[in-house]
Amino acid sequence: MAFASRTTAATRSLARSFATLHQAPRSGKSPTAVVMMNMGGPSTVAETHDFLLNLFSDGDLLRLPLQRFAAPILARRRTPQIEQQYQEIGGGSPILRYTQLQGAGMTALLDELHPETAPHKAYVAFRYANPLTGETARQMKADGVKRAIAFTQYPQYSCSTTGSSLNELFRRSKVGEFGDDVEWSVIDRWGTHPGFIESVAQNIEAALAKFSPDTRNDVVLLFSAHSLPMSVVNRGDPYVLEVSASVAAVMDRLGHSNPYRLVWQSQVGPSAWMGMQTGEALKGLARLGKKQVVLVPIAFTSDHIETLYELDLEYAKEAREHGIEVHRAESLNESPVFIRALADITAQHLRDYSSGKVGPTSVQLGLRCPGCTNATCGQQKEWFARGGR
Ligand SMILES: C=CC1=C(C)c2cc3[nH]c(cc4nc(cc5[nH]c(cc1n2)c(C)c5CCC(=O)O)C(CCC(=O)O)=C4C)c(C)c3C=C
Ligand SMILES: [Fe+2]
Ligand SMILES: [Fe+2]
Repeated sequence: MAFASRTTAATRSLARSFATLHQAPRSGKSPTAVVMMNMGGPSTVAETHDFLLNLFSDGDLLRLPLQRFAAPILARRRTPQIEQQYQEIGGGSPILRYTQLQGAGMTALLDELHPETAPHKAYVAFRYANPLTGETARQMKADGVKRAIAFTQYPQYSCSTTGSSLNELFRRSKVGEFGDDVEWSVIDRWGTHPGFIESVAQNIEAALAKFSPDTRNDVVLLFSAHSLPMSVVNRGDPYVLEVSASVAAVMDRLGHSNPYRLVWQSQVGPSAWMGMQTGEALKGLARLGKKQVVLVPIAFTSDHIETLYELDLEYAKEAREHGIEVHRAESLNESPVFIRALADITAQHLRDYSSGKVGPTSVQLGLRCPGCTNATCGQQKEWFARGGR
């Protein structure tokens, strides 16, 4: 996938402003940090093994018997296949580049939308790839950050994604890695924010425009999200509900112009995961004579192997072999509508927080999953609810 060749002049100018933002804070005032939390991905093929090792070692994502020993074995076993996939999508994951770009655009807008807390500075904190949370903490400490917003880049909340990132931030803060006395607040979910919904809807409309006008309204919109093990769903994780809410909001925005389904992709391992699986759904639609489909990634905001490899190279190819005309809605990547949404979400949070309308965390973040037995989740929620003090 020619990711690099799609870089536009706008991208380059945003990347330049990101570089500027990563220099010393302006006017000696310590910046308001907007910490963009996500899982990350290997920027180069060579980083794949470490990415997988970090992922399989994460007890907040998955619990393995003898995890310290099992994780290196699983990572080593899975590395060649995943390396091959990153090779085929252009030599690595574009997530860091897109996150930096989105962060630069967001903070530039934020300085105008909420000058009271300017300058704002975007920091990237990835859970499994560089820059890891520890490195981000060192940078924030060096910049003298005293006010920080932990802003999840997963639109919908899951304990295995945003929950894991918050637990990691909490652990590192507790041992002083971010410095003393940082005041934290959290943006933990935004899956129905109108700006996010609008940006997804616009990309769907662009994909629909590729079909003949005569049959355009018959095209099936197949929303696809990373699946979740049923063990996680069954302990009360809110992700499935929140992804469904995003899909409902997008369909409302589109005026229910097309039939649609929400399906689930990328399950790993032998246990039961949330279904129906995306690949099976495509085959089923072909069997039913539904030969026009738009695939819509709904739970991740930039390209990654799930879109560039699994959807584009595996499923779309297979679907075409079944006679389906399939187009994928672009990931949000450089979407100016989406970048504006990120800025609006943060500005609203800062306004509501400084006026006392909301506390450091949302009401919803305070509730643990009814089946949660991970003690860190409870401690983390209490700590963030006190503003990280
Ligand atoms: C919101 C999205 C995601 C959820 C929820 C999620 C849960 C989850 N994932 C695993 C295991 C793996 N995930 C892997 C890669 C991966 N996961 C997501 C997103 C979610 N995961 C993305 C976007 C990616 C790809 C990153 C990229 O750069 O492209 C992998 C590694 C790849 C592989 O080996 O197939 C694993 C393993 C679990 C167990 C889980 C819920 C508990
Ligand atoms: Fe995953
Ligand atoms: Fe939990």
